Amino acid sequence: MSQPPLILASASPRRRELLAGLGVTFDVITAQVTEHEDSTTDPRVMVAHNAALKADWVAARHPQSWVLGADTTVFIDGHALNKPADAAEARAMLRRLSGRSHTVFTGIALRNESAGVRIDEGVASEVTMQVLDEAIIESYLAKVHTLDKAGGYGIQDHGELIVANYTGSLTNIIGLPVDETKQILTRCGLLKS
Ligand SMILES: Cc1cn([C@H]2C[C@H](O)[C@@H](COP(=O)(O)OP(=O)(O)OP(=O)(O)O)O2)c(=O)[nH]c1=O
Repeated sequence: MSQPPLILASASPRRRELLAGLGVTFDVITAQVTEHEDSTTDPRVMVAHNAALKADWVAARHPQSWVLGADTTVFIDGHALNKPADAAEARAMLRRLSGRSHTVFTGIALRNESAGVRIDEGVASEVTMQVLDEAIIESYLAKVHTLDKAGGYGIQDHGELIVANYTGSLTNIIGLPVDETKQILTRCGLLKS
């Protein structure tokens, strides 16, 4: 049996599910890279850079394959909130997000080394949080594993407890904007339109 031509360069189970939902077959290879996490860098630049790092790492080892990388971050007050290091940092992030709006950026990078294809795109969504008092924050953190999620929350995991509303792509917030990804894969002949 021949290998699927597409590789998802991500350890994220959410990205795997979202990509599978498009009906494309793919392998998963996690890129071993150090993400750029400077909280003051322009978030669009940062997610694009990190998505490209992940895709390039895998593409260099699989030059015949199509490789998709992605990176998601939460941006508020001129600062990026990446994955919290521990529960204290997750708590601090939720306090900062409380009662306010923030932007979630996801960068996606598609590569095919042998065909010389490099496609980079960034998508933004807005999320407004409910006012989060300490009791809500504690009960949310007790229910949801947040250390693997940018901003210390997952809109898909009991989001009703903390999110007031959002605009833009929901799947972009969860880690892979499916409409934009579908367009790119279709353009490259990896999906039928
Ligand atoms: C804001 C938000 C982020 N996230 C997740 C998406 C990403 O998996 C994660 C941000 O971390 P990333 O560094 O983008 O991705 P990752 O470490 O999970 O996987 P990899 O680097 O191997 O691709 O936060 C949610 O699941 N829900 C949310 O509401």
